Amino acid sequence: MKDSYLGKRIRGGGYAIKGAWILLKTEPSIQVQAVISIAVCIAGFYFDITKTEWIFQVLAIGLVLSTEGLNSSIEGIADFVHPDFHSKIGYIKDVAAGAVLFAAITAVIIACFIYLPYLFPAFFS
Ligand SMILES: Nc1ncnc2c1ncn2[C@@H]1O[C@H](COP(=O)(O)OP(=O)(O)OP(=O)(O)O)[C@@H](O)[C@H]1O
Repeated sequence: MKDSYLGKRIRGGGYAIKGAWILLKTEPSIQVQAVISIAVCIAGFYFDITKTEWIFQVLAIGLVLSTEGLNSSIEGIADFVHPDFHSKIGYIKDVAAGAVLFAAITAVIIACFIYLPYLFPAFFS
């Protein structure tokens, strides 16, 4: 079982859960995003958003947490392979952070589409 296809997949899932837990425990950027994610979920229940809005909200949360996690991983690799200052490392880290920014802007736009009509119904009726 240990080295079977299924056993390897289960072990891989265990490593992934361990990695997600490490991110939540040690990465301040992920912790901030996780708190924001919980806050928007509370807002979702409060405003009783539709099923479609929940789908977009969950996708936005997943997108931001995933890119933020990958960004942390790229930063970790960069610091490991080249701990000293190097313009290429700066470029790699900036580009990875830029990817997170794209995801965050997407999430903010989705949040505006979902919540502005609930917050300012007069403007959207
Ligand atoms: N080794 C390096 N060489 C060149 N520039 C770097 C290097 N390390 C960091 N930088 C520059 O500083 C920016 C911030 O780097 P980094 O994300 O590692 O620091 P930080 O914001 O303190 O991160 P964290 O708090 O998540 O460790 C990078 O986007 C990059 O522009």
